[in-house]
Amino acid sequence: MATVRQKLVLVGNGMAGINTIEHILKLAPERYEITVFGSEPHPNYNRIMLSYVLEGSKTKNEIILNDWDWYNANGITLYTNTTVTHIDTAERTVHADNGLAVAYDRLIIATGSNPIILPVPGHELPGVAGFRDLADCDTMLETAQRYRKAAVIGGGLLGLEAAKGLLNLGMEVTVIHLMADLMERQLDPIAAAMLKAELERQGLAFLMEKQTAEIYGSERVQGVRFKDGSELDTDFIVMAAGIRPNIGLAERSGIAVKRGIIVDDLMRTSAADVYAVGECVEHRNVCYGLVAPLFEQAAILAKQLCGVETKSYEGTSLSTKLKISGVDVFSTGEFLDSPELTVIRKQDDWKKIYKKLLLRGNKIVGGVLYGDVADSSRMQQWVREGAEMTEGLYTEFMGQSGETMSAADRVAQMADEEIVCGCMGISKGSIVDAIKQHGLTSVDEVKTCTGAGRSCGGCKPTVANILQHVLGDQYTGAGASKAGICDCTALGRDEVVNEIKRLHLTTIKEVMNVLGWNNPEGCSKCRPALNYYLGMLWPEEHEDEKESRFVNERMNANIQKDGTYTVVPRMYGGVTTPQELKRIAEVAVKYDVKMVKVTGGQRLDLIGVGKEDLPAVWQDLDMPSGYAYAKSLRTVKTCVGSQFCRFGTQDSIAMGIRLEKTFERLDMPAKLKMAVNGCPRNCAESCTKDIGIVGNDGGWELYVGGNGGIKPRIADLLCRVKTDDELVEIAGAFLQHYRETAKYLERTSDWLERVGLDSIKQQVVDDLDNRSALNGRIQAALADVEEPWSSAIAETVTRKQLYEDIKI
Ligand SMILES: Cc1cc2nc3c(=O)[nH]c(=O)nc-3n(C[C@H](O)[C@H](O)[C@H](O)COP(=O)(O)OP(=O)(O)OC[C@H]3O[C@@H](n4cnc5c(N)ncnc54)[C@H](O)[C@@H]3O)c2cc1C
Ligand SMILES: NC(=O)c1ccc[n+]([C@@H]2O[C@H](COP(=O)([O-])OP(=O)(O)OC[C@H]3O[C@@H](n4cnc5c(N)ncnc54)[C@H](OP(=O)(O)O)[C@@H]3O)[C@@H](O)[C@H]2O)c1
Ligand code: SF4
Ligand code: FES
Repeated sequence: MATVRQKLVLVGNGMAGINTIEHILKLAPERYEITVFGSEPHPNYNRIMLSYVLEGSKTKNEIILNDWDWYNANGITLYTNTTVTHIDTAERTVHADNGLAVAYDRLIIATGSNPIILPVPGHELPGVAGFRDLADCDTMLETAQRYRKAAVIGGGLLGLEAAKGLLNLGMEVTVIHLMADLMERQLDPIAAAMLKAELERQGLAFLMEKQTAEIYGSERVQGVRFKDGSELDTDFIVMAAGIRPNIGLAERSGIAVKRGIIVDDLMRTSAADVYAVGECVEHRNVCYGLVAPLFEQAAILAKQLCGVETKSYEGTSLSTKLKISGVDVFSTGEFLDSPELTVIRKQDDWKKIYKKLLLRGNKIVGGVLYGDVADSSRMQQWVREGAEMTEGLYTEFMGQSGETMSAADRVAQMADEEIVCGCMGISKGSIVDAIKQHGLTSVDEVKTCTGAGRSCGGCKPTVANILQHVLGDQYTGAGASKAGICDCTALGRDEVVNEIKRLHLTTIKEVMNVLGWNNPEGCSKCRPALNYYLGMLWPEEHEDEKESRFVNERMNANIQKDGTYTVVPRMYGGVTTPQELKRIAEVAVKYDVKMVKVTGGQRLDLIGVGKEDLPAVWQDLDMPSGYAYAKSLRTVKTCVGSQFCRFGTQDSIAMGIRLEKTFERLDMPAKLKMAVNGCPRNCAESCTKDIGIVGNDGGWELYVGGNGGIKPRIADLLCRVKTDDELVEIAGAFLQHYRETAKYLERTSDWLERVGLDSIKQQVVDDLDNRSALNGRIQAALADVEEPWSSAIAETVTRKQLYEDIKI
């Protein structure tokens, strides 16, 4: 006979409540009939990631933790948009705002917190918002489209993340803070000042030590007036001045509360069979506002509800990381100097690195890191264990350890019990065991299996380093080859590109900082690769970092073994004119070039030009760059075609010129060559080109992935098309798909072998929506390219620095 399930009701469909249910489903899936109430209209989502939704690096769908199917699959009855208004603890029933009444045997209250809205005059005006849920996020996204100026009240974690998000959305943002230092609850004045300077550099403005007296405006917010009489004009205000546990329901229902709902060490409230978990609780006089303690509470509560023996909850020592790209700040335990504490400090204002440890007696009780947070998990561990300072630990912290030790060495040295994922409380040992036991090979697999990385995502670089440490050469990073990235990181190409997208990283420095590069300067392998990936992902925003390009690309010419350069002007489709030829000849004579050579791609190459002459040569030639030095479209070779050839069925010259003019100047993962032939006799040798085109009676054939280099490869037929426009459209989609998915320096021939011709066909030929989206993206990127020779001529500083070796 089937046992009758007990009724478990959860009020609050948020992170702590649902985490408790997830544990229960693992421990005793048959034990409860579960009902969940949530005021919001969504299934359970990752509130932490709201900061990323705001800054645009995550969509709303991407932050859903458990979708509607999850509730169905686990037999959970979910009432969204439904607020529980009263708990009848005598009748053991909850009552909701829509009249629904549901009985319980056990009840969990997980109602979270509410943002503190300062009760100053004007706080109810339209244009004042909190930042707590998806609805707030929508308000902020809409506001940014219509208004220009924003003010954020509160310079804590939430305020700074909100401010950076609004800045990314194009608003002018001022952070108003009550105190003299930002994040004064987590940072000491030195770290706070470094943080402020970096955020100012990123574009935020600050008003410190300002107390809001009034918000003014007639129809909606127009500005803020401060106690000192000064004012700030603004169109929008976000209140991020702290949170207050959401205790109204418990209080109304006669359950004991102070600041939060009072719970004991087993998360029991004052009412029988009623438990509370998350931000709404007060445990040993402490209310928490970060997920790590809430998940710890959830695990203990779940065990207790499933009759599994559990330790009691004794409180959590907190540590924090700010989720703003390009800013690495970490703080754990105590963080302010005081006479009874011993301070160990290291400050480097040039590299912008700050490290501090605090000792009470000889015991480590807290610390702060800025700029390099590689030591964060060790520091957290020392504080959690109350470790005694020793000569060894001192050298580890102050010596070369954190900065110069490779990532692999660092994870190798981590103790098994050291916590890697602070949010979910997962140690290095459990990740290593999971990798070995379940044969895990990627960060995502580790996340699914252990939960590490599921919350803020900040531990992913360390998880990748552990995978590298355990698997050695077998670790390739997200299933894709690591080529294109180097020993500076254990992350693979796909992981790096995904994180750049997810976190909206826009500079090489940011990528290295945020993704925990073990060499903070990077190397000659990763810098050009990152410069390419950033430019490919953010064509409008990314500022090309010339110093990260290979020398030929930096100089816009190919260096030769004698130190001189070659100059190859653009000749679209290999066609030139007598006037151009005359100019080329005159330049060759004037600058005494060593040789004029016809290249394999039908261009003219002036070999042996001195570095200092390059700008003048380009100026005299008055022709665009032929990009013979670049990871970009080099040449489109053409045959004579139907304009003149007896056999020609298609105008290969016109098509070659059109393709070259359409796709020139765009950065590619590697050099790229094309050819166009007027008939299958193939005089321009399409079969060894990245894109080779062959005319036939009914239209064109498009071949891809050919190569005539060290590893020759004959191109594959991608498709046949009837019109010129369709040919250009498919070529564009192909190029963009290659740009987005290839590893840096991977030629189309290798890329095609890796991803497969069928998959490429599907993406760029068959799926018409995708084809058009790819074309949209390549057009957007093409709109941003510029002619490099004329830019170099026009920019006096570049010209002097690069070509005349004059320091400016
Ligand atoms: C933008 C942002 C960024 C953050 N970033 C981080 C971070 O990087 N790291 C970190 O550790 N923490 C972060 N936090 C804090 C973290 O999100 C919270 O600590 C966590 O979500 C709290 O979980 P909870 O379940 O207690 O509350 P919540 O997740 O708020 O869930 C409570 C739910 O209960 C619902 N509810 C309330 N009353 C009722 C009722 N009477 N009936 C029905 N439903 C009700 C609410 O609508 C809400 O959906 C961030 C918070 C925000 C807002
Ligand atoms: N990365 C993360 O971990 C992260 C990110 C976002 C949110 N969160 C969590 O979400 C919760 C809410 O964050 P929060 O930043 O709002 O809380 P918070 O950490 O309490 O910070 C609020 C800040 O606003 C200041 N403030 C208060 N009144 C003000 C006023 N009138 N004018 C100007 N400033 C004022 C506070 O100063 P006083 O100290 O003087 O009160 C405090 O520094 C917290 O629990 C936080 O931990 C975490
Ligand atoms: S490929 Fe055909 S059209 Fe082109 S030159 Fe050769 S024979 Fe003529
Ligand atoms: S540290 Fe936040 S998810 Fe791991």
